[in-house]
Amino acid sequence: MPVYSISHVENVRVCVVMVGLPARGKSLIAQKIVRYLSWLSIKSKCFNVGNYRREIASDVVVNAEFFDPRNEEGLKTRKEAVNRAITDMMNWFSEENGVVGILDATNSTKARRDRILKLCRENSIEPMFLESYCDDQDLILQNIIDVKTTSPDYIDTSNEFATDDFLKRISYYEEIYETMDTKSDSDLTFIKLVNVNSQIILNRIESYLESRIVYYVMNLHIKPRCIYLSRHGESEYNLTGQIGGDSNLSERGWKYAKKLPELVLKSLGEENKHTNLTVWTSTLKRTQQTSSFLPYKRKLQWKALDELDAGECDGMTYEEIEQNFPEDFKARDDDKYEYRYRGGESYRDIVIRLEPIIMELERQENILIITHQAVLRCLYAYFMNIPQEESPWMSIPLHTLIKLEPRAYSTLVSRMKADIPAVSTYKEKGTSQLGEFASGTGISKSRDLIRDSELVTPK
Ligand SMILES: Nc1ncnc2c1ncn2[C@@H]1O[C@H](COP(=O)(O)OP(=O)(O)OP(=O)(O)O)[C@@H](O)[C@H]1O
Repeated sequence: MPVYSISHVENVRVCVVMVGLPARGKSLIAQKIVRYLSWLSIKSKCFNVGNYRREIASDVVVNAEFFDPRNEEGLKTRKEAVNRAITDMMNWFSEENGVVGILDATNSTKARRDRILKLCRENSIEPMFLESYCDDQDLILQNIIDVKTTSPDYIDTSNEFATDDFLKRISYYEEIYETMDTKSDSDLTFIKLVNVNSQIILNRIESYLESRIVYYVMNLHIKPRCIYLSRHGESEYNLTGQIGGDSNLSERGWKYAKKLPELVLKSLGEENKHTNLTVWTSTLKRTQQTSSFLPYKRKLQWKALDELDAGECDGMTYEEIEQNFPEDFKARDDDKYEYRYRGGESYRDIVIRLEPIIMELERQENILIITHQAVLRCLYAYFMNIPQEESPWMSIPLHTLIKLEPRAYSTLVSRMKADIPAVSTYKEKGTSQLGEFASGTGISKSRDLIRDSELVTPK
């Protein structure tokens, strides 16, 4: 039976038109929406007009004067950049069956927005405007320091020059900027974020897909934080090579549980050692046992964090599955993301049940999640934008703490190994044997994804 995701339920295509002055987080929001929707299998793409402009005018020195509305040469180049971005986006909708296209530009005048509106309507694409309005001067300055001073526009300049020049660029845009409001734009679908999310104005949000985007965007915040991920300690089932079940930790698993508080403290570092983490576990014994020595008061159990349900294969080893259900064994290797165990789940099923977890993670600050291999792969795939065909094959070793630090356009990853031996539960494609080198093929690219992150050695 086909498994449907939102994009198949409705035959809707949405163009999200970003609106806002420079340094208001438009690109960050646009990229996050694309990552979130792609993780949910909704085909999405961002078209950043700044990148087109840099391509067209690669030999032009771009300083604030380039953005003066009276600079005809600058205007011409910027117009061409917008035109190219819009053309590529429209082609992507029609030729590649795109579902959500995001036009990432300032789109600061009503006339510009009307033009895009018309084009969308002519092509049966729903236009949805997403404005980030911000008049908090401290935040704007901080944004400039955080991301604009390192922009490709300011490669050979000092931070002071870049900051002053960018402020001047903003002032040119301010001369022509027309914000959106519920009176003059009453017939448009739009969401307006005021000073991040201290106020949110919604107008004519109609389709399900639009409301999903709105709900996601409403939950975003930009406070610095870190997210820790760990598998449970080695379990008794891990020792026997059985999957699923609700077994206890092995002796080595308990050692990891006892060492985990120390690992977390080391990873937080001296200056953040008093950071209060909230611990999330699944409802299964092995994750709760792993969390039992952590000194944090808030510990929550989530059913959604339970391991992939292997249905009729629960409690079997991979060898037993290969013997008893050879066709299923092969089908799973052929398409691990989509394969659903008899009476159990697929990776896609996990992603669907993890969606509320992702939403809550976006809302929260510092969290430590102790869960299971398949669930961790899906969570990691969301933060690191790992494609579906690779994520189920990632190696996530036992007794290793992973730290994620979301940044403006990326997520920093570091790993800390506990130095407590554990079996490998990794199964390579085409074999029922467990272990990193089971098939003798060496380390595959997808398997390497987490290994590539920085390894921090506990001192
Ligand atoms: N809703 C928001 N309001 C204000 N700032 C935000 C918001 N969301 C994210 N930010 C911050 O904005 C910065 C990222 O700026 P970004 O490059 O995305 O801005 P932009 O509006 O796309 O700028 P430009 O028009 O120059 O491309 C980050 O420092 C981020 O923390």
